Parts: sequence; structure tokens; C-alpha cells
Amino acid sequence: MTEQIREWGAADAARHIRVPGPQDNKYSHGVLGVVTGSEKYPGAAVLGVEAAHRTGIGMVRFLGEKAPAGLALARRPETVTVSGAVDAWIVGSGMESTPGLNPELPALAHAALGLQPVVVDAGGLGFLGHVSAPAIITPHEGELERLVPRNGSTREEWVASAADQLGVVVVLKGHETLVATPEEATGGRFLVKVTSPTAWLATAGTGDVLAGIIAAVVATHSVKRVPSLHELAELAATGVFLHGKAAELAGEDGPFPALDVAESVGRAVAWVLSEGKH
Ligand SMILES: NC(=O)C1=CN([C@@H]2O[C@H](COP(=O)(O)OP(=O)(O)OC[C@H]3O[C@@H](n4cnc5c(N)ncnc54)[C@H](OP(=O)(O)O)[C@@H]3O)[C@@H](O)[C@H]2O)[C@@H](O)CC1
Ligand SMILES: Nc1ncnc2c1ncn2[C@@H]1O[C@H](COP(=O)(O)OP(=O)(O)O)[C@@H](O)[C@H]1O
Repeated sequence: MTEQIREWGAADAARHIRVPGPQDNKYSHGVLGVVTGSEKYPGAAVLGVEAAHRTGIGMVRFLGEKAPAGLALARRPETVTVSGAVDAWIVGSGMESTPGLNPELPALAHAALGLQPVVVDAGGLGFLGHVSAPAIITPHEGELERLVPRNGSTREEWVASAADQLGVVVVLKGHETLVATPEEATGGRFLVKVTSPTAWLATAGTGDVLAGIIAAVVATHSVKRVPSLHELAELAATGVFLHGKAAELAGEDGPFPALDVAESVGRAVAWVLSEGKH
């Protein structure tokens, strides 16, 4: 592999956070459509919804199953549960991994087959073959192995090859999270790493938080336009950076659960906007 892997840092992230201006309203600052959670894993939906709200977005529409919808609303009454315009989607966190789209969730087909970008996490990776929208996938190593076997390659080679084979932006999670685009689609490959500031982040649910942050960042940049895969990768890397910073802030007094990471995202955004500009 000849690609140079560089660290995506605070200054990079600061350039990719869209700050609302006086002319903005809840629609112009991005609407995120959310289809996550299930009877089995309702908590994943709560974590992603909390994270999305805290990232700074015009509206979060939750269009998943009833059980997670109730919990997400109880946690965040700001959440809208009515269909309507959506600028980007997140699907799959806490959902069963199925080879097809669930017909009982019509929003899933809108997300998978529409023009707007979609973040595909966890159970959503099972129906990735049905996703034609521009996509960012967020697998851990076990999930990526099921999609594209590693076959002894380095992590960098693996994430790049997966992006090429799947035609999507791949966010390979871990202590060092790698973000790659396919080579052809972008006329060159975008490949960066984001090193986590704390290994206390390795707990259940922090991946659901990460997907919510990335999707919210993407939605704010997808109003009346569709970002290129290269731009989506930059936005995804920005989300990973915010996630690590939020964990660092949540961990100031010791270990922390995933919801605390989500709760700290607003402070992480503020930190990046102030420190990342220097
Ligand atoms: N509160 C909630 O509602 C929560 C809901 N959640 C939801 O749960 C669902 C299932 O997600 P999941 O990740 O737990 O299970 P799954 O996809 O079967 O993969 C696990 C297998 O993969 C392997 N493996 C290899 N590398 C690995 C790595 N780096 N990190 C992790 N695993 C790695 C490893 O196998 P091994 O290599 O050890 O044999 C392991 O046994 C999903 O929808 C998610 O959103 C969770 O977010 C928690 C909070
Ligand atoms: N050793 C580690 N140090 C720092 N961060 C880690 C480490 N291991 C995993 N992570 C991060 O924790 C999150 C775990 O996500 P994931 O495996 O999807 O868990 P879950 O599905 O329970 O949310 C990812 O953002 C990943 O980058």
C-alpha cells in the first residue's frame, strides 16, 4: 500500500463543522432521519438519537420501531416521529442483521434507495447489498470480516480494499479508527486515521453514539445537495474526532458509560470550534 495515512485532527474537524447563522432555521441546518433500535436493542436508538441532538442539527426524525421510538422520545422530547423531508439517514444500530429490507419499516427503503447519504451501522450491514444511496459504513473488525474477509492484509490495506469492493466510505472502528473512500470514485483515495484519546471508550454502545454523531455531521452538510464520497469521508472522520474528544471530556473524572459520551458531544463541538481554529 502506497497511500500516506495521516491523522485527522482538531483543525481538520473544525473546518467540517457547520455552524448555523442568523439566516438558518431547523430545516436549513439539516434534518436527520433515524431508523435504529429494535425490541431486542432499544437502547441503541436512544444512544444515537442523544448523540445526534448533541452534535448540533436542525431536527432528528425517528422513524424506526415503536419500542425504541418511545424510549428515544422519553429521553429527548425534541425528537420528531412524523415522516417528512430528510437530508441524511442513519440506519442499523441495534437492529437485527437481515439480508433484506424490513417492509414494516418504509423509512428504511427511503434511506437505502434514496439520493441522500446514509450511515449504515451494525444490523444495517446485513442489507448493505440493497443500499444504492451514497453510504458510510461503520463496522468494527468482526463486522467488516463478515463483509470483506481480511485475508492477512494490514488494517490499512483491508479498509481500502473494502471501500473499493463495496463502493462506500468505510469507517473501520477501533483504538485507531480508519476512514477510507473507494479509489476510483474519487480520482484518488482518501485515507485517514483518528487515534482515540482514551481506551475507556471500549464499552457497549459507544459505536451507536459514534454513528449518531457522524450522521448528524453529514446531515448538516447535505441540505439541498449531496456531498461527494470524498466529502462524506471528511465528515465521517470529523465525527470520529468529535466522538474521541467527547469521550475524553466524559472521562475527566474516571470511567464513563456510552450515554455520557453522547451527553458530552456538545462540549466536544465547542472545544473543536475554539481550539481547532488556532
Ligand atoms: N444498549 C444497546 O442497545 C446496545 C446495542 N448494541 C447492538 O447490539 C448489536 C450487536 O452488536 P455486537 O457488536 O455486540 O455483535 P456482533 O455484530 O455479533 O459482533 C460481535 C462479534 O464480532 C467479533 N468481533 C471482532 N472484532 C470485534 C470488535 N472490534 N468489537 C466487537 N466485536 C468484534 C466478536 O467475535 P470474536 O472475534 O470474539 O469471535 C464478537 O463476538 C448491534 O445491533 C449493536 O448496535 C450494542 O451496540 C451494545 C449496546
Ligand atoms: N481499545 C479502544 N480504544 C479506544 N476506542 C475503542 C477501543 N476499542 C473500541 N473502541 C471504540 O469504541 C466504539 C465501539 O463500537 P462498537 O464495537 O460498534 O460497539 P457497540 O456496538 O457496543 O456500540 C468504536 O467507536 C471504537 O472505535
